[in-house]
Amino acid sequence: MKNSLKFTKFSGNGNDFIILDHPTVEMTPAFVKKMCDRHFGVGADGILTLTEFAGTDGEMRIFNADGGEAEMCGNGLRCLATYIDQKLNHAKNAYRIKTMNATYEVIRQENAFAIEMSEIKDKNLYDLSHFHEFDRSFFINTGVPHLVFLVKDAKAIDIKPTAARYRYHSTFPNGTNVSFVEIQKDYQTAYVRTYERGVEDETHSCGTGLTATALALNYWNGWKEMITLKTLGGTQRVLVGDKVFYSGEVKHCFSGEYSL
Ligand SMILES: N[C@@H](CCC[C@H](N)C(=O)O)C(=O)O
Repeated sequence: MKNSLKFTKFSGNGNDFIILDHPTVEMTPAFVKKMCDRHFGVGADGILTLTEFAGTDGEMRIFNADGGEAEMCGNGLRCLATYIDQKLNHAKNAYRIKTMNATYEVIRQENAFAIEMSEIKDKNLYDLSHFHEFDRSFFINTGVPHLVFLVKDAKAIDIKPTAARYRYHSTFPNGTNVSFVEIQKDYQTAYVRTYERGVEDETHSCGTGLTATALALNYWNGWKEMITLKTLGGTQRVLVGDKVFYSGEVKHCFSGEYSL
């Protein structure tokens, strides 16, 4: 097809991405928005681009559906590692992928990939004592900024207006993603909903958000080792020990050509 662009679509527990392998187009906000549009484009929470980067298996850039670029994306990284793995015919058990803020190790598990979440900083950097709406709050940057609230009933939250009160709050100079976590009866299990910066809505799952949530549960309640987190997109796991690993499911949805 003339004037078209080859793409692949992947989903990491319902957090869905268009993958552009060595794109020749300019990643302008207008282009990203159009391609991510769920009615006139392919439809996705974001676009991941894959390019070469010396000493790694590739560089990932992540563009949110609103056209802005983010530093890191947990589900995107698992999707891109799966894409690279399929392309290389399952050549390796671990891939090193560079993002804007660091190079991550993504390791093969039984039937998925787990990311070693090596870039964790700014734990409780901001004073949250003026937020009284929920039982507990926690801030951390797990690649991108996250604010986590402990709530009694996550499903009852009217997420867009509630999260918007914090996502743009002056406390957070770069804005923040916002997660709401409700503890479940099962051992070290919680239900999580995340409002994502740049999608400006709830997504089915957010990898950096689930990692932030597991670290919040570790901080508040001492949870450690395997933490099970349920989201709209299914069940995912965060291992909190000397190192932190995030894992979940990945699905190749389809590949195609997008008319430019
Ligand atoms: N969905 C991602 C996070 C993507 C970036 C985020 N929207 C931001 O701009 O901070 C994940 O799985 O981590």
